[in-house]
Amino acid sequence: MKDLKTCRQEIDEIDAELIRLFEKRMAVSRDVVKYKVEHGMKIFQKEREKEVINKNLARVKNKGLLNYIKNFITNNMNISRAYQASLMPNSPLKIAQPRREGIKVGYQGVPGSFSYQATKKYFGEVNNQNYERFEDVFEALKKNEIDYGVVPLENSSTGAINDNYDFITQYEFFIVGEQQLYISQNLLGVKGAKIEDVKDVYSHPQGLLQTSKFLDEHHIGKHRYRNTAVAAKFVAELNDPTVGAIASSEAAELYGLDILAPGIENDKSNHTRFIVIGRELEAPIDAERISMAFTLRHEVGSLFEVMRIIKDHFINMARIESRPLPGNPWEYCFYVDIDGNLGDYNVLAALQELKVSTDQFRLLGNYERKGV
Ligand SMILES: O=C(O)C(=O)C[C@]1(C(=O)O)C=C[C@@H](O)C=C1
Repeated sequence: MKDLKTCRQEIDEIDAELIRLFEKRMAVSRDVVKYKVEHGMKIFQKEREKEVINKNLARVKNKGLLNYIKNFITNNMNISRAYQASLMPNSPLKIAQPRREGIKVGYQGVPGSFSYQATKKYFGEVNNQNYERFEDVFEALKKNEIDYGVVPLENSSTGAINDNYDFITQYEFFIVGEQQLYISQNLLGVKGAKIEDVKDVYSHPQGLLQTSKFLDEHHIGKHRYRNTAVAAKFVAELNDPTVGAIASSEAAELYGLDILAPGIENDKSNHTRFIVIGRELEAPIDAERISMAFTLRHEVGSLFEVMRIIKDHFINMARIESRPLPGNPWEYCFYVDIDGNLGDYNVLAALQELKVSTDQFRLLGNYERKGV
């Protein structure tokens, strides 16, 4: 049996040879970039990669090594693609200036709703327009009826608002801002009513979900309504002491209701993240969060590769969400948030590599986070 020292000497010699060949391979890969830029070719060449893998697997003598060698060749090409991405001339991003003067902002719901509060918190006193459905806000932005829209994207206790994730992709808009809001839910009733009088409440399903403990303890029946503030309006019109609403204190004031029980949410750290959407990419100097969306090839390690790129550029990944791709069963669109600014060198390099390593890549925005 060979001793360890001899084995290690042999490995050192082989590694020296591998490094020499690897450098040679990377030099050719660099030449390929020039060709690709001149001929408008994509870095990732699926068919060529298949060909390289098959050609090399056919050369393997020890069939027990097939999987390892497939891995080795695939990794070589991953590294080669990352190198090519780093050499690509930076495609200049079209970045628009944030606008605050003479603008109109759209939100879903009625005055007093949480989206309305988020709009006011983010923009201050601003010309605003409410819409019935989330999609109406997206449509209004598309038709230039409004300059920005405000929609909820995620609640800290009940999770993502999936429709809005899908709409961002569908309408190809950008995220230009984020406003977090502490969501405090209240039991509202008609003037003079007491908690014991209330037998039924109306609210948005999220409002009912977020106050389920209080409602169950008080044996109050839950009824779904389009929106928390619209529910408050409905209850005020009904003028029945046995019927209440779960909504904000603003809604109570707006529709002349009493707050029968304040702060009845199950989770006292109940926050909602609202996003501000726009037609153009904006990247203010103090933007600290980047959102992106991409699809991946169904290949071993494709999501791992995305995470590796983010980690290798010393970037914190703040969030990942996946949504099914309509019309493509079992295929997904991934939404990833990272910390950083489009002016940071490591961020730009990582984005270049991510574009190459994913299938359909879209930068969704670089924005400031308020209320965090
Ligand atoms: O053949 C090419 O087009 C290359 O860029 C080379 C290479 C490789 O490293 O082998 C790299 C990326 C492509 O996806 C395919 C192959």
